[in-house]
Amino acid sequence: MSQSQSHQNNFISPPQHRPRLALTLGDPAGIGPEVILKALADPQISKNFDVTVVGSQDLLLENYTKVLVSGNLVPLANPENLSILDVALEEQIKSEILIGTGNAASGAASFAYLERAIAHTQKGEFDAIVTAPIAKSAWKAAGYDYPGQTELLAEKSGTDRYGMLFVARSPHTDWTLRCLLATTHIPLCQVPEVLTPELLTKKLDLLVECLEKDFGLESGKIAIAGLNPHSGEQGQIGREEQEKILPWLEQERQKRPQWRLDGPIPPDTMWVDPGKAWYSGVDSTKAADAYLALYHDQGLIPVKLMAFDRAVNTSIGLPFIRTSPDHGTAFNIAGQGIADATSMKAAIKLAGELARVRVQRRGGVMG
Ligand SMILES: NC(=O)C1=CN([C@@H]2O[C@H](COP(=O)(O)OP(=O)(O)OC[C@H]3O[C@@H](n4cnc5c(N)ncnc54)[C@H](O)[C@@H]3O)[C@@H](O)[C@H]2O)C=CC1
Ligand SMILES: NCC(=O)COP(=O)(O)O
Repeated sequence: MSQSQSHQNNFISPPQHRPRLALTLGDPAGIGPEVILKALADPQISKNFDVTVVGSQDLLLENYTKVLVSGNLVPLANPENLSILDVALEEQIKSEILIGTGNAASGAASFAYLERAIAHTQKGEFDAIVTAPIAKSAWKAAGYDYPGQTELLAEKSGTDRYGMLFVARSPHTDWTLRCLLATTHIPLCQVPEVLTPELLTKKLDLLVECLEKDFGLESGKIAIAGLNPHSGEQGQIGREEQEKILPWLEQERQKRPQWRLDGPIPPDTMWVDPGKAWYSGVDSTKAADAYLALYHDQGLIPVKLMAFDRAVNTSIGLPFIRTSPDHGTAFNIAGQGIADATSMKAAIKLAGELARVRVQRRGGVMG
């Protein structure tokens, strides 16, 4: 059977199909293709999920060959055996793609893959999108000015209500870390201004909806970070906590009594309890069900310290499921056979689990 035939067959799904996942190749010059080939060699993934790679078949093959001869010791899926939705690219663009270097051509390619995956998902052909990493700078060089993939996904979905949630299950204790970023890809100096009570409410609403619907929690604890050192030390080191966050939190507590909202927690110590829950399980009841970080690095430094190899970037609020590994394109190691695919595997598994939960909530069953 040809690749395109095998892809088309995915669309005639039996009533109880396995989760159908569109897996975008990401930037073809980065480690996306390699972590995809490593993840799809895992029988737990090939058995449980119906995965279609959305990208360029020949670029995937080129990456496969390069990784094979690199001395890589980890099993790799052979692209010949995968279902691939081959996205046509101009020859000129293809010829300029160089593994290890992000540029306008690799940005144009990764943008086209994501657009294509979204279009097919919106037609109902996939239950979820899993994206390999792209480089925002390569998108910009190609003429696409987006802060990241999340914003393109939101724009194509016609929504401005979405959030970036990181989810990771501890390999030491099985505890689940969830961290939503209130703001994402903006300069640090803009954070205090962007962080309005309206924005915080939008993000908290999304987080609670997601905990209830996707993770089955009806109540629990959410920890909300302060912005300034020591949460402002009662206004002595910044006034955002006193003037904005505390009054906002008071209102939110009235609105949702089933959720305990702790905050604003001094940002340095907020991560002590989740750290213990992650590594040892000691006092894990003190850890929250989810954390709301006010800016990118406030959340992602601790998340990546604990879970760089396995955290999953999950877009919440979209009409479909989207997950992604937490790492980037890692051009510095692309094609060398040393990229770790654990986070990609976790992203695929979480997308599949979330798809099953959504079908169950509608009274259905997924295989
Ligand atoms: N989901 C996405 O599309 C994401 C994209 N990015 C983009 O990636 C590009 C590079 O970003 P960086 O900040 O350098 O982060 P990065 O995650 O690509 O790399 C940081 C360091 O971690 C290493 N690394 C990353 N993933 C690895 C893996 N799976 N196995 C082994 N080592 C790994 C890299 O070699 C590098 O030393 C940027 O353009 C950024 O915008 C960054 C994060 C997420
Ligand atoms: N730091 C997270 C990140 O860069 C992912 O962005 P996106 O491309 O998923 O929007």
